[in-house]
Amino acid sequence: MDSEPVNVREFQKLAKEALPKMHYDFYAGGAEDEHTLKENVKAFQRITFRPRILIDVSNINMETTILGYKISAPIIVAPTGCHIYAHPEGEVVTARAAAACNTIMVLSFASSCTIEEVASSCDAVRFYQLYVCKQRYVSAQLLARAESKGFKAVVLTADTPKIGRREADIRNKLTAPQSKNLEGLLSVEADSKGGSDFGAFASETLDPSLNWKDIAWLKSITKLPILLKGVLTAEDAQKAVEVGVDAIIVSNHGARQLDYAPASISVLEEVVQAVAGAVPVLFDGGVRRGTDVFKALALGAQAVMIGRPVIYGLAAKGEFGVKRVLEMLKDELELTMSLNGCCTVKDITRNHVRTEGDRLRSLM
Ligand SMILES: Cc1cc2nc3c(=O)[nH]c(=O)nc-3n(C[C@H](O)[C@H](O)[C@H](O)COP(=O)(O)O)c2cc1C
Ligand SMILES: CCCCCCC(=O)C(=O)O
Repeated sequence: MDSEPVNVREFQKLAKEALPKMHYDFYAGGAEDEHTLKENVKAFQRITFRPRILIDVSNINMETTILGYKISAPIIVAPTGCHIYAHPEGEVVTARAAAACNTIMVLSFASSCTIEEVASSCDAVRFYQLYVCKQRYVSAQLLARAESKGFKAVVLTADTPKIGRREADIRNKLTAPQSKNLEGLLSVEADSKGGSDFGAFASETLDPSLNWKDIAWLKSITKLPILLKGVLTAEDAQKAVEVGVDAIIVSNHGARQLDYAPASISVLEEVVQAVAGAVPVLFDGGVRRGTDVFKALALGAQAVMIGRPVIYGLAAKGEFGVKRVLEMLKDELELTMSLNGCCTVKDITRNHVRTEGDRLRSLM
């Protein structure tokens, strides 16, 4: 592409040009038929607005708070692994960009840089994403390191008892990345059995016995607030509130786990209604436009998390690229708020959007 990208999607093309196929496929790919991957984006496109007019929108304020931490807009960086494939300095660069945009970065358990490197790279608010390993002491030690380095919350990813079947990675024979965080704790050598070493390593590492009772275990090893990531049903949302998590993240893991899971945006409202304000609900999956951010907020999310676009920005243009991705989404959100007649994120309501469900109900 000759010209500068004018929207977030155009960073994907640049990333594809910049990266070896194996690494681009790892970032871009989803599970199996990639039905959910496509739906995550398409489901947003089926939601339209109910804009209000003649409202003074000369001052727009997008600021919000997440678990008490003020950020410039309800757009934060999702946990994604292996940033070193996208940039030689990895997550340290992403963290600096998030800090420059005055937002939160969630550092992945599968990060290329160490917890300590990311902690010392910037003074932004950081959350730590945790996978629970069969060797529980490994997870406990990494979480203790994150807590001691000032990470403010733990994001427990609960949709990954086993790794999803990502066929591009299998075809490409993707190898497990070296993890400096795991040095001395866990070997990344794994028997690929003809599949990707990455998949084999993940399957050998992740604890499939993780269950609701383990929230008590997690609480026993940390004082940090717990965000539960991967909730897609009202039933699980209610259970999450019952076991005392501090926030819920509606997510299908960027469609990399269970194919034919619903598009995240299609179940957000169900979860929000089940939670009934007991805890904040965050959202991720398929957010590519400021209009998508607005739609998620209108359906009850407190903030959205951005996965692939951040990596594409990193791969295409380093720290500047990540900043541009976050700024573009912010700029588009600001315009969407103006054109819908909303001056603050609190002004965004359910009445500002019309979903597929609304349309079907109106026909009955
Ligand atoms: C390359 C890649 C790596 C990911 N790694 C993790 C991870 O380590 N932990 C996790 O909880 N989620 C992980 N995710 C899922 C993201 O946190 C997030 O749910 C998803 O990317 C959101 O969808 P989006 O990419 O459409 O924005 C990963 C996603 C991608 C694309
Ligand atoms: C134990 C390591 C698992 C890494 C999974 C990374 C991930 O969530 C993703 O690729 O998606």
